[in-house]
Amino acid sequence: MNLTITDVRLTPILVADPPLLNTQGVHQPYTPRLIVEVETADGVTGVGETYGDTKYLELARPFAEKLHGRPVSDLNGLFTIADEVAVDSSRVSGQVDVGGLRGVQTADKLRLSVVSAFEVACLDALGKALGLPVHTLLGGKVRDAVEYSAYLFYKWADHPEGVPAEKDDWGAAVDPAGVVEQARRFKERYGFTSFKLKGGVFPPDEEIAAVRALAEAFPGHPLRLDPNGAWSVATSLKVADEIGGILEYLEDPALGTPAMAEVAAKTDVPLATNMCVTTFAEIKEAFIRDAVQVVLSDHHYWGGLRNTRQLAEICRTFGVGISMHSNTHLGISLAAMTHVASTVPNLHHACDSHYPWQSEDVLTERLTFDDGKVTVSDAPGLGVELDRDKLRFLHRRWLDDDGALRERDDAAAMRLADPDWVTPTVPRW
Ligand SMILES: O=C([O-])C(=O)C[C@H](O)[C@@H](O)C(=O)[O-]
Ligand SMILES: [Mg+2]
Repeated sequence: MNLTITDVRLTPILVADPPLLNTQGVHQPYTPRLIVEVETADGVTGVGETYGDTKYLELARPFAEKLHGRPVSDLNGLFTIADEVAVDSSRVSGQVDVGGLRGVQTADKLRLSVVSAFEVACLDALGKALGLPVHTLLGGKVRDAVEYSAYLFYKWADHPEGVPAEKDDWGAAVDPAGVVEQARRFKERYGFTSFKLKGGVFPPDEEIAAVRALAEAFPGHPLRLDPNGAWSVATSLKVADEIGGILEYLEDPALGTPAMAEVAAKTDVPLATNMCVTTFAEIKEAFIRDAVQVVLSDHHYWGGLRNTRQLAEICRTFGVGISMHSNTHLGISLAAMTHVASTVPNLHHACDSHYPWQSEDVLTERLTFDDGKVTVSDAPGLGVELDRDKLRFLHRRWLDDDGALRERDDAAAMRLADPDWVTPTVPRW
């Protein structure tokens, strides 16, 4: 068996995305992703997926070149290569990533977001070469299916008039009745039994009303609300006071560890985050201050599936819960998320996934949710197959774009409907 990497292919694509609202704006009609393929001397191909904005492509290209001639099994070596890839300082703000809603933007995090796609691709290829599923390479699954939650969004029926877009069949959801209707469809179509509402869009009282409506319509179902740090400490406490009793957890009500710690000190409602604990360096302060009770992992920016396991172990050691965050992603990432989630013993919350919002994919067969769960594949590697025609089609869309959609920019998309829109300052309420 020859595990040497002889070819690496990077394919940026644009995938259709519905007009989902968040505190920074609205999703663009098409969003960039990067599909990574590594091929071994024996002709085995592994696939991975990550963010596709230019700042990631800039790092992925030199990274790919350095992979040639190395074995797919050298997973630790991926981090050494990452350290050798220079990050343009203009890409590093230290601020919350605009549009990404996933915490601070540092050089290391950019590198890890690229490493993750290569790590998944190498694990996929290694698994295929050895005839073993990825979860076995990670130490073995402890469950046969992974539970996901319905990711509810306030949304418009359509993207702004005149903007080229694919039509979706979800309709609008801009009030409690619309949110409940959306949740009903999620349950009907996929069997989800827990619901997360993306908040920070409307004044807190309106979002409180939507959560109350969900609790009434779906008694006993775990509920979460995530305003992406849009609230002050006082507002967070008011919301916790009013609906804490019906929430599984409140996600990033206020921005940053100090504010989260202040909220946590005055409420019993568990706080979850994918914004203040997004790197290993941020763990210590947050845990010492008891600022968060659940960390939402994300293999894309934590640097892959093995780092995700490491994060889960640290959380277990400190008695902090773990679950999973999601940005827009396709089936390769859902497969990767499912493999790693199947190996984490202390996973006690349903994971987030944007997948139901994606009508397009690059796989020959879409992954399915049954009773809100994805069955863990025991096929070699990730257990998914790339559809080259679909990949080519979505890549063509990326090639044909004039550059306007190659960077995710939720505020720019919002300005097409509301020319005066500026990303709100935080706290917004
Ligand atoms: O905090 C979160 O869960 C997210 O940021 C998930 C996504 O980024 C979501 O908010 C989005 O895409 O609008
Ligand atoms: Mg969140």
